Amino acid sequence: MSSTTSTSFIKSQAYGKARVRVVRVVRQPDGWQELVDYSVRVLLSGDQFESSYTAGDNKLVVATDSQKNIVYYLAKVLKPEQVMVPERFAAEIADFMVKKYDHVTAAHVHITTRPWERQKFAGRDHPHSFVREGKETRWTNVVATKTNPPAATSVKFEIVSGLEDLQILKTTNSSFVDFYRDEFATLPDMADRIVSTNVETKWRYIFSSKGAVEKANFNGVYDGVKRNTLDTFVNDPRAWVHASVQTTLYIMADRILKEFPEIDDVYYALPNNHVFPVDLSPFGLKNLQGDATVYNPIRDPSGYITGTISRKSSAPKL
Ligand SMILES: O=c1[nH]c(=O)c2[nH]c(=O)[nH]c2[nH]1
Repeated sequence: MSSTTSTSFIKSQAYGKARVRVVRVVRQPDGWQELVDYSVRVLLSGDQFESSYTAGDNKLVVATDSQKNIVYYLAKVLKPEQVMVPERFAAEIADFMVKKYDHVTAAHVHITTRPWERQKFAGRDHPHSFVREGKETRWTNVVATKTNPPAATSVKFEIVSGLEDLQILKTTNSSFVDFYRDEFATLPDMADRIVSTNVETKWRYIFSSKGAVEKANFNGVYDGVKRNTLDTFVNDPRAWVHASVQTTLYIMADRILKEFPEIDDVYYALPNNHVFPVDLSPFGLKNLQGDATVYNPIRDPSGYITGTISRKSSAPKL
């Protein structure tokens, strides 16, 4: 039911706390320590919050401050394996919210994590010191929804995980030829070129219960998505033969869907960060096509190639 005034009604609403910064450390008795560094956003939704928007009624409003406190409380009381994987922690927070509050019908938890790499000295992993490399950002978004509200006996979880800003470049084995030619086509065929992108990708799972979430190998899928992305870009000959960012995108996603049956679909956005050879012919120097060694990386504009690739039959429900 939607609250109405004479002209308006609430189409959707969700509220909560964003950018809750949490670092959780796990300390082993032998001195080995692990750490995760998260930024968490929690949003709650349910029809009974409508009067807080339309009638100034706060009676059922769980303060965003309380939501922030719950994030820290759970970071402390949960077991390491429930916190140290972002999807698991997000699912725990979302599950807690829908079970604790009858009037919450769905909880949306988004976690962004920037990985700290363990430092190495003389080839040995240091037990408790870390360095932040210029790595990609990992994130997840978990929506826990009661299937029979207000009872929390049955809760389904839709999890979309992703990575962004994985910057990659190769100096050969990419081409772009035989494209549509008309009066606007000024780009020459490029039989060999530098190709450079900042990979953004996300993939989707659906779980019918929290037990299924607990069995999933989120870190394994994350590592596999990254491995297939890099390996396709560098090593998959199909990405050189058909040689466009579009083809590379499709092969990346297709490989991921083949390897991970638990994923329903994969989205990529691959900016084509152009790095063009400089025309040095005014100076009597050959620097185009096969002679190119000096390039101008163009900041703006970039190409921007996107696609969502889905499996023909949907993934087995978990
Ligand atoms: O891989 C590419 N795909 C395109 O669609 C395109 N368009 C363009 O100018 N360069 C490229 N490269």
